[in-house]
Parts: sequence; structure tokens; C-alpha cells
Amino acid sequence: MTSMLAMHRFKLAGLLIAAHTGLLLHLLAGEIKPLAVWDWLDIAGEGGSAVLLLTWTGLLLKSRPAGYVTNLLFFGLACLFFSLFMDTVDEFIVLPDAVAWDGWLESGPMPLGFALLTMGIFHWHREQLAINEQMRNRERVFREHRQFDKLTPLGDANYLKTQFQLALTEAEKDRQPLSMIMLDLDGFSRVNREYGHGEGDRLLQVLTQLLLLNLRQHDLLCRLAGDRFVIVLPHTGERQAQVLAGEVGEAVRSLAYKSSRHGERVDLSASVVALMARDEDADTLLQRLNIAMARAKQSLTVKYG
Ligand SMILES: Nc1nc2c(ncn2[C@@H]2O[C@H](COP(=O)(O)OP(=O)(O)OP(=O)(O)O)[C@@H](O)[C@H]2O)c(=O)[nH]1
Repeated sequence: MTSMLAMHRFKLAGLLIAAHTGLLLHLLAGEIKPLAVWDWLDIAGEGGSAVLLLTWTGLLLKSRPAGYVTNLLFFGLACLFFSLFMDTVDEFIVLPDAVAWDGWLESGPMPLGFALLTMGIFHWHREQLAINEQMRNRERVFREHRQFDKLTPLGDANYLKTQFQLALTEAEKDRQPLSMIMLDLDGFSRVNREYGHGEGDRLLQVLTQLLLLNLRQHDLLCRLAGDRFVIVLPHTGERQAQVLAGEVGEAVRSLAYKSSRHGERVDLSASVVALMARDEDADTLLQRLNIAMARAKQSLTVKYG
């Protein structure tokens, strides 16, 4: 919150000064209305809307990076807030008939605000299309933020199950093969132990980027839990899935990840298994993948002790 205020301090200060100046002008030129003539419905409607606009402005600044689009949206909302604030002030202060500028203060910023907001939303829409393109291998069909893991951020186990079910239905309908890859880092707990949990988190984020780079357009990557990832491969038979699994495993081995402590390389390897879906549901498929992974881990223990 403090960093958000610091980053946008000039804009927020400008809005505060504008609102205070408007209020001051009204106080200097007019008189406070007696309580008996206050229109509570108007006060609640206009004042409430102004408060909501301030809330939107706060949420906007808190959730978006600073820049051109954020500025357009901010100034759009700021103009609408100013108009409504002036409208609310008008409910408490009566101005002499000769005064005409109050109409400008109330109505002037409103169309400007809508124009700026429209431009901002248009650019936001274009920005979102570009982000969607980058998110393709993480989201595929729909977005459900509650099912996204905050660290990586990939779909979690629940999201994966939903996607499994959708992919299975689609594969059956199109009579196309569907395969999966499961990847689990070997000895990841050692990274946490030796370098700290923060370093482990960073490594998982780098690994996510690496895996995403190795996927095809229509594949989907999810983080099942901890250091275990699953890739859904539509239109893919088992042999092709095995080839892709080999490539992904090779990519992990080749990753020259450097620790942030002394910059030394952290050697990595992963157990990777690939399976083709049979006539089964999402839970059974996930269970088969987990069993195949347990076997792969077991043979690793036999091999290296
Ligand atoms: N840094 C970090 N560690 C995590 C996260 N989630 C799970 N872990 C850790 O990941 C480790 C997973 O343990 P294991 O399943 O035994 O994995 P492993 O050490 O790679 O062992 P094998 O899979 O048998 O090779 C545990 O130490 C968890 O604490 C996370 O979000 N961040």
C-alpha cells in the first residue's frame, strides 16, 4: 500500500488538490445550506458514487503497473470523481445566481472522464490480448483465478483435473489421442535445505518459464504440487509424448541455474514420465500418472541409492 502511494503520489496529490480547490471555491463564493433543506437522497447517491469511484481508483493503482494505460484510466476515473464530488458539495453549499462556473465544474470533467476511460479501456483490451497470448500455455480454455497457484503462476491440481476432463471429452469426440507428461524434480528438498526456501521458490519460477518455452502452442502446463508438474498434450500419441518428455527432461538437465547467494550452478535433473489416456476419467488418469512417477522415482533410488 505504501509503495503504491509513493509511486502515484503526484497523481493522488493532484486529485486531492483539485477536490480541495473546488470545495474552497464553493465555500468562498457561497453559503452553507440549512440542514432542513439538505436532500439526503441526492447526498447518498452522488456522495456514494464519488466514494465508489475513489475505491475503484485505489484498486486500479494497486493492481496495475504504472504507465500510459494506467494514467488514462486514472485520469478518467479522477475526472468522474471530481464531477460527482462537486455535485455532492453543491448539496451542502448554495451559490449566488450570478455564479456560473459551478456548472462547468460539475459537468465539464464528466465527458472528458468518459473519453479518457474509453481510451484507457481500449488500450487495456489490447494489452490483455497480448497477455492472453503469453498465457496460452498456462490457461488454454478459461480463466479461473482461484485455481491458479500464486508462485508460478500456473493452474493448480483442481484446474488440472477440470482441464483433464475437458481434454478427455474433446479427445473422445474428435477421436484423437491425448497424452500427458508428469515431471518431478529430483532431490528438490536439497535445494531448499542448502539454499533456503526463497531460492527454491525462485528455482520453481525459472523452471516454469523453461517448461513453457518447451511446449507447443496447444499444450497446457499445470503445477500439481511442490516440484511436480503436469503437461496436457492434446492430439498426441504415446510415442510422440515420450519424445517430448525426453526433450523436457533434457532441458531441465541443461538448465544452468545460478544461486542468488554465490552465483554457483545448481545441478538439476527431473524424473519425467509420459502416458496416453485410455477410456478413463480424470482421477484414474492422474492416479496412473502418479503410479508411473512413483516407479520412475523408485528406479532412480535403485540406480543411485
Ligand atoms: N521452495 C519451495 N519448496 C516447496 C514448495 N512446495 C513444496 N516444496 C518443497 O518441495 C519438496 C518436495 O519434496 P519431495 O517430494 O521429497 O521432493 P524431492 O526432494 O525432489 O525428492 P524426490 O522427488 O523423491 O526426488 C519439499 O521439501 C517441500 O517442502 C514451494 O512452493 N516452494
